[in-house]
Amino acid sequence: MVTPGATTEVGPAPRHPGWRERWLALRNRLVASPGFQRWAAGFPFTRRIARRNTRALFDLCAGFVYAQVLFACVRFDLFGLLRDGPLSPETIARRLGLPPDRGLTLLRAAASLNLIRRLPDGRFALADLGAALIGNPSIALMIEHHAMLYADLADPVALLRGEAEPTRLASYWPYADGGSTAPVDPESVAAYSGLMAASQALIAADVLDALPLAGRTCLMDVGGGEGVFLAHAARRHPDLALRLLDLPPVAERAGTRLAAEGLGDRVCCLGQTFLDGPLPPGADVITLVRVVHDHDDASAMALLRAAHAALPPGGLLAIAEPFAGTAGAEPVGDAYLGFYLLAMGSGRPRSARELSELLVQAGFSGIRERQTRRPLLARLLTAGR
Ligand SMILES: CC(C)=CCC/C(C)=C/CC/C(C)=C/C=C/C(C)=C/C=C/C=C(C)/C=C/C=C(C)/C=C/C=C(C)/C=C/CC(C)(C)O
Ligand SMILES: C[S@@+](CC[C@H](N)C(=O)[O-])C[C@H]1O[C@@H](n2cnc3c(N)ncnc32)[C@H](O)[C@@H]1O
Repeated sequence: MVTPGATTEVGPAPRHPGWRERWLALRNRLVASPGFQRWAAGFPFTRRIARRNTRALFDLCAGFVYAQVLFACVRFDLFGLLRDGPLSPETIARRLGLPPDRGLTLLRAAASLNLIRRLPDGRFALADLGAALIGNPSIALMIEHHAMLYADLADPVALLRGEAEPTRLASYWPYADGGSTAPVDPESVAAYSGLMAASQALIAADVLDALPLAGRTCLMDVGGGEGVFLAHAARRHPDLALRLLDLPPVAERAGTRLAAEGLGDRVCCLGQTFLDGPLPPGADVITLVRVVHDHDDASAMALLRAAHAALPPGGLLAIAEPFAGTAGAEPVGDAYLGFYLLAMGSGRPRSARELSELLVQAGFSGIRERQTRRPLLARLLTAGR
């Protein structure tokens, strides 16, 4: 249960003001000292912590290299190649069109990152992470998409100072706040909507597992993209009326996709913006899946207020997206999504508490977090009208 406004992120005041700060300063001086670092790396009781910290810092330094190894594996379709079973390094290098020594460099790097593994006979096979990628082709699309993000992050200081514009991501997501007000052109819509439609496979089932829809009659998915989330909902809830609302060119693509899936009669697609004017009434559930984090507070609030006005008393609003401050996945919301949205030029990742506060301000009550299977990918808050 998330109780808006009832908790604070700052812990209780220390019992001895000043004592904690003095201890932290001493600790930081010690940890910063190369002599202490060397001693701690050898002393039996601190050795493990010292090695763990050395490794953690090294991984942060090398993160881009690891990501590029993954990118090369995806570009070469290495995991697809190993799908049917292990292969020798020579065969793999030949199939990838690489000289044997460079092929081996890639294979060793991928094995060190647990994407593939080397068998005792010298052949290489898929490991858990490589196999998981095969089962989720949209992750490979995201990895390819990251080329754009990393180009925007080439000078993160300039990006933070607002001196790096225009960014590639701002043009890729033309609806971003501060972006063009011209109608979104069909070509850019096709690019981002396709990426979203593919990656919806990672979250739709998790969100629907957690979303209480019993007794509801009509669900409207606002910012519903090409309708993949609604297609999942349609199959699970045969009696639920379904509506999708998105910008006109996206709603049109949704109509075409849903018709091709035989769901043309189940889902009504509405092409309009959710930022100017009211949302159509009639739905007793509104879902916002990966929508609120795209928008700055003023636009997010306008959207939540519009959802509140469109719902009947007793209606339910659901927000599903990655949150800031997710336990065990803090860098996903705060570092990855934070910098992604910074490059996009719009929105921010919000914690459950920040979203709850926005929901209360917009007039909602009974705010609850519903547990999802993989909170790293999407968490779910519901709120009552
Ligand atoms: C006995 C056996 C067989 C095994 C025992 C061991 C065991 C249990 C192994 C587990 C194997 C397993 C099931 C692994 C599963 C792994 C999975 C499902 C991994 C999933 C990974 C998902 C990833 C990496 C997702 C990445 C998503 C990204 C990068 C999303 C980016 C989203 C963006 C950019 C969205 C943009 C939209 C905007 C603009 C923010 O609104
Ligand atoms: C990140 S995508 C998420 C799409 C889909 N809900 C999903 O999770 O796959 C955000 C969606 O919001 C839509 N959107 C953005 N601004 C909008 C606006 N002002 N009015 C209507 N839809 C908008 C975009 O066109 C896009 O389809």
